[in-house]
Amino acid sequence: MNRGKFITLEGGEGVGKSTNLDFIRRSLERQGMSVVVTREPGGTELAEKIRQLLLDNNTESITPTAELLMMFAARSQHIAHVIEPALQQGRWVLCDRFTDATFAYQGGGRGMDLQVIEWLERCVQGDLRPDLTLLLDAPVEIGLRRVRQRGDFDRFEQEKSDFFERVRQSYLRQAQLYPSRFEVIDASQALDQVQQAVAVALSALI
Ligand SMILES: Nc1ncnc2c1ncn2[C@@H]1O[C@H](COP(=O)(O)OP(=O)(O)OP(=O)(O)O)[C@@H](O)[C@H]1O
Ligand SMILES: Cc1cn([C@H]2C[C@H](O)[C@@H](COP(=O)(O)O)O2)c(=O)[nH]c1=O
Repeated sequence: MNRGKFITLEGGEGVGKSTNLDFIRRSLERQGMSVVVTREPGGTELAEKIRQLLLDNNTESITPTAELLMMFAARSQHIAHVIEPALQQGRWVLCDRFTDATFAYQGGGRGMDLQVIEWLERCVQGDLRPDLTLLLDAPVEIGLRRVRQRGDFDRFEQEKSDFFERVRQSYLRQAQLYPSRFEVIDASQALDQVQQAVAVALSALI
């Protein structure tokens, strides 16, 4: 049994990750892949509980260190119970955010030490890295405008624009560091153009 492929979808708030997730799943299934769609933080019962704690904006203030460790605690559960078993069964895993989000949000956004994040990445993931990361990139104000039309904001969405600007620049830095697995897609385009670019990126992996 060939090992499945691990695809992650990344980007700031409102860039269109959820919208494109379903498009990607359908494209892969049309080509005969068995696909597991999942998300971070989350993806298992316990990790979804951690997600609720992280996104709740009516909780006590969460320190950046606690936030970072909660992301990796959820990730450890997710890898052990969902991602790794699926890949071993030859299934393709399509994940809405993964560790690049930690470099972007906790590293860039919160200013946590990148070497500490790298250490946690090695500790929690071993050699596991995505085969392909689609980074949907758009100016911060475009994504925030889309999200804010939705109404209520979670604990991250209520951050200020300069936080999201740092997140965006950190994502772009990750893409420069790992060009062989990243595809940066201009998410400010119309949806059909975004999806054409996504399809081209997927065809290279298939
Ligand atoms: N290319 C696009 N052009 C215009 N609107 C779009 C585009 N892509 C997505 N949208 C719209 O923007 C809104 C946010 O999209 P979506 O929920 O997919 O983003 P997201 O990245 O998953 O958001 P979040 O950061 O909350 O996870 C939705 O209303 C969606 O229909
Ligand atoms: C994996 C991961 C996520 N986050 C943040 C980014 C988002 O604001 C929320 C998740 O909600 P969404 O529906 O996916 O937009 O969590 C983070 O800060 N660090 C991470 O590692």
